[in-house]
Amino acid sequence: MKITIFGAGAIGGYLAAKLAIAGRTELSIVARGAHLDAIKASGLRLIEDGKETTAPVRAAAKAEELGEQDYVVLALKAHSVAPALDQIAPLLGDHTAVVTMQNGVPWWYFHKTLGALEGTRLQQVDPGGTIWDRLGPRRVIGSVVYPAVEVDAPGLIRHVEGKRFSLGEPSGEKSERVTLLAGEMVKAGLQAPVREDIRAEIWIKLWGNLSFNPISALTGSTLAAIVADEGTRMLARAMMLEAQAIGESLGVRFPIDVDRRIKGAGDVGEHKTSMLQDLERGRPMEIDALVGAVQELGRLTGKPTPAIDGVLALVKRLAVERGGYG
Ligand SMILES: NC(=O)C1=CN([C@@H]2O[C@H](COP(=O)(O)OP(=O)(O)OC[C@H]3O[C@@H](n4cnc5c(N)ncnc54)[C@H](OP(=O)(O)O)[C@@H]3O)[C@@H](O)[C@H]2O)C=CC1
Ligand SMILES: CC(C)(CO)C(=O)C(=O)O
Repeated sequence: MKITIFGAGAIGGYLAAKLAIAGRTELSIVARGAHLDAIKASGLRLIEDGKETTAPVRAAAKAEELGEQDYVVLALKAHSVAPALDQIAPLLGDHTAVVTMQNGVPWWYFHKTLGALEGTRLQQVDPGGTIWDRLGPRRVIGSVVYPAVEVDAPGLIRHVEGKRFSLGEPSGEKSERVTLLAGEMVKAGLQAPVREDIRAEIWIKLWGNLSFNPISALTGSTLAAIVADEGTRMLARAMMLEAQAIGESLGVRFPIDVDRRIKGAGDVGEHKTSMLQDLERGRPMEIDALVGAVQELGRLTGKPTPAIDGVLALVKRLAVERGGYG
């Protein structure tokens, strides 16, 4: 099985290291810059459970070096996918599946929904519909990524916690391609449940990301602090209820209520969201995929989003001022 992980940063690097150490697949990565140089020189290093391991991965600067794959895992930030389309193309044959590992609303959301919005291209995550047109949603295996991982230095990945990558076909089918991939991930020591309704799980993760992430970037607060403060907790709750109304109008069933989701986020503790971490490191924030796309879904479904609109306007302004608008 030929797998290439395109964008082997924190999440892609972790998955690549686990699959490479298991040694059962023909595993490659496409990376760039000092990270690529370090991996080529010394292998991909992973710190997990206090132990460092070096994973033997084939690392390339250009996809042409690797050719057509059975699976391409896109482990880029959401705003990095469209600019990378030309570089991804050489990896794609007729049969190649593409696994999308971005947080937020996925660009393929309206593929195989069979609803009134079937085929809609979401401009916030896929401006002009170019990802849809060039990658093609028929290739897609969706995912929800739970591990917390960081890149500590070029070539060095540090796993913090979590091993679950939920997978699912947009159609909900338990296809051979998703089952085979999940099997390899499990043999590599990960959890890879195959979901019949991956969108419902996307919404549960998104619920936290669309509210806590921008509030944390705006305030510099951890998850625990946002939940402890009544004002920010109620703002997050208002955003989440707006999002729930949108999701439900699209047929999504939320298996837990908003207060349980808020409690879950608070229980994570003194953790800085990825958006706050990106802001502090001067990196582009995933505003469009995590927040802007939910506002767009609100417009498409005719659901009001006053709290989301306000927070989105503020965090975009912050990003423009800091030069970090992805
Ligand atoms: N990290 C985490 O704990 C979690 C992340 N996620 C989600 O996973 C996704 C990936 O995040 P994360 O792994 O943290 O991001 P990272 O920035 O760590 O990794 C992305 C990698 O892709 C590289 N890249 C970008 N464009 C290209 C290109 N054209 N060619 C080659 N390499 C490229 C980046 O390189 P460069 O650094 O040079 O830009 C970087 O190494 C995001 O949507 C995030 O929200 C979800 C759950 C947890
Ligand atoms: C920590 C958490 C769950 C915040 O919602 C997250 O996914 C992120 O930081 O992006």
